[in-house]
Amino acid sequence: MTDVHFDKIALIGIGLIGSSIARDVKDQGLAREIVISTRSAETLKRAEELALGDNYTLSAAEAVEGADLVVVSVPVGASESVARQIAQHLKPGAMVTDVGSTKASVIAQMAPHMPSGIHFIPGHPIAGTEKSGPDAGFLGLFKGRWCILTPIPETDAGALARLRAFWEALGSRVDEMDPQHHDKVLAIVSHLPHIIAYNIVGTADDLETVTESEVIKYSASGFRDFTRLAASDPTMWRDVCLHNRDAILEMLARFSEDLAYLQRAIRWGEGDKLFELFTRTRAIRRSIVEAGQDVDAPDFGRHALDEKKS
Ligand SMILES: NC(=O)C1=CN([C@@H]2O[C@H](COP(=O)(O)OP(=O)(O)OC[C@H]3O[C@@H](n4cnc5c(N)ncnc54)[C@H](O)[C@@H]3O)[C@@H](O)[C@H]2O)C=CC1
Ligand SMILES: O=C(O)C(=O)Cc1ccc(O)cc1
Repeated sequence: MTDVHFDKIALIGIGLIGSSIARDVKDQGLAREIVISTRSAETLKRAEELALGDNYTLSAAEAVEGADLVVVSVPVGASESVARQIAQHLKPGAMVTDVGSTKASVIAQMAPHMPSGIHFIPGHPIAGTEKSGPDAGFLGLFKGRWCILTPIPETDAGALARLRAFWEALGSRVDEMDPQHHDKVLAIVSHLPHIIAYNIVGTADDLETVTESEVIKYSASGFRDFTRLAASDPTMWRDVCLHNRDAILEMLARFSEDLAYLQRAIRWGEGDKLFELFTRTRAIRRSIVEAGQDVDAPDFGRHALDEKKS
């Protein structure tokens, strides 16, 4: 069995994701010591008030001294800056990972700074909410959710097994994927939905014929679902758009073509085309529910516990 216990874990960035990791690590006793570092003094103070770790510092370099595992949970555009700050302070043999929503760009930003002997393994938990900051995190966020690891050619098999076991201890199911493939898949399943949500809520907000109070008053579930996504952190999503540019533009081009098809079918009253598409998409939703990936279901995450038991 791979040991998932670490002597010292350094968490760089303590927002929704970093603080959820802190809560799980603490709950499960996966580290003798948790050190937390973040850029703003205010956030660091809040992390301390919430007792998310054992030690706190504004210096990422100081935080990683002697750490066996370093988890970087900052907006993807800040990856290079963090890599530069920590590189010369890492303990030989330490493992460095991240949780960023894009992978090729994070690798390009961080890998060149990693000294030899450091195990750098990028990762991405497919779990989160529209909220941000240390108060938004919670115990069990990763339970039953996928975590994708995107090893690089230098990745050592033993270190990879240890990181996989770490995420499994947090209740995740782990997949490995090529970084470029990850970026394409996430562009369609996560990045585009957020961009579409930002766009539709922006459009509604811009309509001169509809007042803001009507948008709020009549926001039935359809629009409401979009407003949740469109409330996501602006810094994080600006960075995702800028750092997964090519894959997002490719998917947006496909999306626009398909939207034109739908627009045409509506204009020409082609009900059969609309019916065929809506039937196909309904089946996708059913597959998601059957695969146990419907996070809104009351028993979501249960299968992860069932798997552990068996
Ligand atoms: N929010 C979500 O649902 C998910 C987010 N992610 C990824 O996780 C990462 C973190 O996201 P969240 O925790 O949601 O963000 P957040 O906004 O809640 O927290 C970000 C943290 O990074 C710190 N930070 C920002 N810039 C920094 C810098 N230059 N140097 C050091 N620290 C810095 C902030 O002080 C804060 O502690 C992002 O890369 C995001 O793409 C991954 C999965 C889900
Ligand atoms: O809140 C939601 O619906 C999300 O989609 C959360 C999320 C945001 C970004 C990621 O990289 C992964 C998950």
